[in-house]
Amino acid sequence: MVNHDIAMGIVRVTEAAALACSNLLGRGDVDLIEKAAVDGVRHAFDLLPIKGRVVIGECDLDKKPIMYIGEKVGTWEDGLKEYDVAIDPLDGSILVAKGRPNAISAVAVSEKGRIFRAPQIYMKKMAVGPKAKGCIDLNKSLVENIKCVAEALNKDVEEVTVMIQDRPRHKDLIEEARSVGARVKIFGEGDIAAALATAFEETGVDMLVGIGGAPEGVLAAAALKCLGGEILVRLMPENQRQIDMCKRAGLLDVEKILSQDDLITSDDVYFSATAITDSDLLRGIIYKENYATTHSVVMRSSNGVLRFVDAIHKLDTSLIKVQE
Ligand SMILES: O=P(O)(O)OC[C@H]1O[C@](O)(COP(=O)(O)O)[C@@H](O)[C@@H]1O
Repeated sequence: MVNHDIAMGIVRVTEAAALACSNLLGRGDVDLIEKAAVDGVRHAFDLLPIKGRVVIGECDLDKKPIMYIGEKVGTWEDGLKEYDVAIDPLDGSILVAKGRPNAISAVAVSEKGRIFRAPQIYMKKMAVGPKAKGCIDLNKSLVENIKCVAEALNKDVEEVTVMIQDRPRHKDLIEEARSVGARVKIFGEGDIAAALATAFEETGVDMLVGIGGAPEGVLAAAALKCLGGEILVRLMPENQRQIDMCKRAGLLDVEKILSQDDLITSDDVYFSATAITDSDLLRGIIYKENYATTHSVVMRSSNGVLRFVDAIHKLDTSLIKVQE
């Protein structure tokens, strides 16, 4: 398979996940919605000629066998190259259950052994777009970081927009950002979409800060690596079991600050995201008569190509199975 086909192949994967679960928009059943997204992903991966292995997925095999870590995806024909696959079929399942904005499906693919196998624990994150790369520091306060980002972007501090997830654990961060007069966008779920937005000036988003899922952090790292942005993270194990999980993933110093280059150690990574509901960067799925229009972004770090892909899917002939 030629490499540009991987980019188009993974767009089909995120489109399939997004379409499969958006049909259940607002139905309130998170489990059913997640299952639909996973089914969509699996169906599309069955057509992708790679030897893929899930390294970031829904869970470990022993918990719930859906898109489990270690699962083989792709056609696995002889002669194909092996790849690591990081996948979040649906980032923001509650959002889809409630019909709210910011839900996306995201996939990253890189060479075998090059994607950090992040355990399902929390991670402290700070992300910025290309112009502010190099000026953030997880050891500094948020106020100091906002000031540096403002300088890098040639903005006043009051013009910097910071995305922070609406969680009690972020109360101090929100107060800090407000104390210097920065604009704060508080979002409910979906920090991959929030991280992605920092790399596109037209979104008006400059920074993402907070504590979120480690797997989502790895997917955001893949996107920001392609886009020339930066994400700094520190894993936040809460007990010995979680410390051991980090060590098993190869992170011996769990306090270490990691960047997109530690989370994705190859210079060749692909990333695709398809919006289910509207986000800062991408419009959600639009249904009209017997058609659905999806909006995606797909990119590859090594060739620096980014594509926005709008696709119209005729629903009764689509390969995508839509959950009833
Ligand atoms: O909901 P928590 O436990 O605060 O975790 C934060 C994480 O949850 C999300 O908002 C949504 O993740 P799910 O779709 O897996 O529920 C992520 O984007 C974020 O990293």
